[in-house]
Amino acid sequence: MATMGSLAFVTDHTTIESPVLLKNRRRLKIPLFAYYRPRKSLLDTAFVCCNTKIVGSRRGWRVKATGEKGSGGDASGDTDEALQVVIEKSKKLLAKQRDLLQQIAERREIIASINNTKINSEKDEISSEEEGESFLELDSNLPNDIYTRENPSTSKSYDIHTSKSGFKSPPKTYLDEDFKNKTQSTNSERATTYELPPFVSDISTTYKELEDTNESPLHHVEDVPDVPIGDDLKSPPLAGPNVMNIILVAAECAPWSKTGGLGDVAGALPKALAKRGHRVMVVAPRYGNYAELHDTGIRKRYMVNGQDMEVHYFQTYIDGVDFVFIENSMFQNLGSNIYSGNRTDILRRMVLFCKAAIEVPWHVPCGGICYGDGNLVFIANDWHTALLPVYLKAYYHEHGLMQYARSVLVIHNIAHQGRGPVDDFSYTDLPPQYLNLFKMYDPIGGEHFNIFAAGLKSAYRIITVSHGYAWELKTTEGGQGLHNIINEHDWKLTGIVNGIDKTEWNPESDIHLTSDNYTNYSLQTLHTHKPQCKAALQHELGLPIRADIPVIAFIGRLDNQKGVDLIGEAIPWMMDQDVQVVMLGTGRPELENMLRGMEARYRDRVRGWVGFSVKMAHRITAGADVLLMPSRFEPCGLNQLYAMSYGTVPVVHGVGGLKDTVEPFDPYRETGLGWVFERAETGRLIEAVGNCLLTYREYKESWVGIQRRGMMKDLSWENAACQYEEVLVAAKYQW
Ligand SMILES: Nc1ncnc2c1ncn2[C@@H]1O[C@H](COP(=O)(O)OP(=O)(O)O[C@H]2O[C@H](CO)[C@@H](O)[C@H](O)[C@H]2O)[C@@H](O)[C@H]1O
Repeated sequence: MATMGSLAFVTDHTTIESPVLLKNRRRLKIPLFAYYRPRKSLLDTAFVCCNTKIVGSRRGWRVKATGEKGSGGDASGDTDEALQVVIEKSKKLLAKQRDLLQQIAERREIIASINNTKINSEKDEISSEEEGESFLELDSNLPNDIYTRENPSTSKSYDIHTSKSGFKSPPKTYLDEDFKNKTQSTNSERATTYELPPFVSDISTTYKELEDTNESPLHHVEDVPDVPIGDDLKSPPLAGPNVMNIILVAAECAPWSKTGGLGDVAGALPKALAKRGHRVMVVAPRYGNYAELHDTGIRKRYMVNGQDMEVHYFQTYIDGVDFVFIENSMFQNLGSNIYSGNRTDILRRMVLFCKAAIEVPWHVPCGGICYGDGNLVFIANDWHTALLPVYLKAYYHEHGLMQYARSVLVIHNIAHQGRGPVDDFSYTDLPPQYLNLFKMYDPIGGEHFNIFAAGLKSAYRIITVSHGYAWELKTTEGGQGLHNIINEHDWKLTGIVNGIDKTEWNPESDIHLTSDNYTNYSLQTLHTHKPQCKAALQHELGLPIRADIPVIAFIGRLDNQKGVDLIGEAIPWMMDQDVQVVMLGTGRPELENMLRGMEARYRDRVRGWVGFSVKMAHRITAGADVLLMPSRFEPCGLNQLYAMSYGTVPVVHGVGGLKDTVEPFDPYRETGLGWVFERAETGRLIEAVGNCLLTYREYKESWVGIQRRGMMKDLSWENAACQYEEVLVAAKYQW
């Protein structure tokens, strides 16, 4: 084996010594490099440093050629040259190694200082409790290396490298103006004697209430006497140094509450963010008695329109995400109709929800430790939670509180804006100078109050759920009255296409396909098992069981947005095409009646299921051949993504996220994922469905190609989560 080829076999003569590393390795009985796992390439380089001795000294590292040969080595004339190359590589390696050691040292220092603070903090707690005052705030310098935890409801042990020392107990005060210029670790020292603003909840009560329930918010934390660096330190997070605390706040969250795509996103995106190493929480209202939750015992009171209201916080931990639910009688008993009630009912609910959600990182210990506000980004969603960015600024930042917390607002649908008469402003309990944020004028509504407008202006960043929709939002038609604001804030707008939750929506493991003759399927079994699902669907819906007849489906809210009326107009034409049509949806009464009418008229070929059934949505997606989405606008659209991953071919109006995600089928190049028509008109829909049916019937190979490409497309949340992270980081560093 010649020269550099010999690199493959020598590790025997490589010694990497660092006094710190070796000492710790011996003490903790861990192998070299287990402290922090560098990338594989780095390790490879480390172990191929043949004939090289790397020696750590007080002054640093040295690389020394030993001149020894590895077993089987070959002393050719190239040795010097090879040695030089190796030395250069070793130098690079050592530089990286030094960085790692530096990180270890820093981490140790942090943890040591936390342990010290813990002692001081406990002393402070005792003294402030004596004065009848306590204040919970997470030290913003707490490390974020909480890579793994167990569900607090099932276990009380946590693999975290921090302790309850993260809490400080300054008096009921808020921080002075100088705050911005100081490091967060000095915040408590700099606390002054100002009174808390009246709208901020009485933080001092948290401990007392927990004492009443004999429960400490820290009861899950095991004391960590020694710094647990070593084997139990997991691989570094994908997010690297960007790891942060993220709290997604939404009016609905699947599987507990869902009326549409917002619920899906709130249930899935956080899991993908958590996988990247962030500490992630979802906060949603508790509309029902959800089985998985436990009562944290935390109670808080907030004023809403002059009424004092108490909220209870419930919590669970699933798939790496903390889910916190806020309970109040206003949320309870809404059943599945979570947006029911009149305008001011909903407004009052959302005011309370946003007020209670924003303080969750202060009050609700998840896994024993509150998130704190030091390294925190809130993700608010749609108008329901668009008050959160406003409150964050008005209630907290302006009073020196939560100075490092940021908010990002996601637009899932601009059509719903939280509009009302200007007098509605009084419900927000904001100082009068904030009215201008909400005041809007348009030719239809005249002067009015608009929550989405205020949220867009106040958020540090704005995300919407596709690139196409990001563009449309800036147009008069797409922005639905908010286009000027969106244009003004264009610099903070990013389009990120939604993903799909592969644990929920995966034909290989879909739990709704395991009974009633449905079956799971994959690319390999597409040709046999998907037809079985089709037959099961036809059977379940009482339609003739025919393999050769195309089943065309629609699933969604029955709303003007979704273009369901276009399907209604196209139905007579479709009935001449020998197809079966299956529609599932709820919404506008006239459209629900349209579904019922179509079924009554074409009983042997049409099913119009009026209702909300997650199980049927899955089964239809699996059993149908074609999915129609003639939406007039569609910010992203999830059903076409689900359809493609189930080998069901979408026919969509080329708008917003539909245009971004469904590449039109090109019969010449055999590329594309479905059919895309240019205008939301019945004629265009008919033309696209006609071409689709022709391919289905006459060009079977092309059809299977479309199905397979859809199933193979990476539609997972991982990619989107990575893009979210970039936006969250941008928000975090924005003042
Ligand atoms: N009757 C029914 N029974 C069972 N399930 C039903 C149902 N009606 C709808 N669903 C389900 O609700 C979800 C709807 O998601 P969409 O993204 O298509 O629409 P929606 O307009 O609600 O969401 C908004 O937010 C999402 C998320 O960002 C954007 O994708 C979208 O463009 C935007 O309009 C899907 O999971 C669908 O299966």
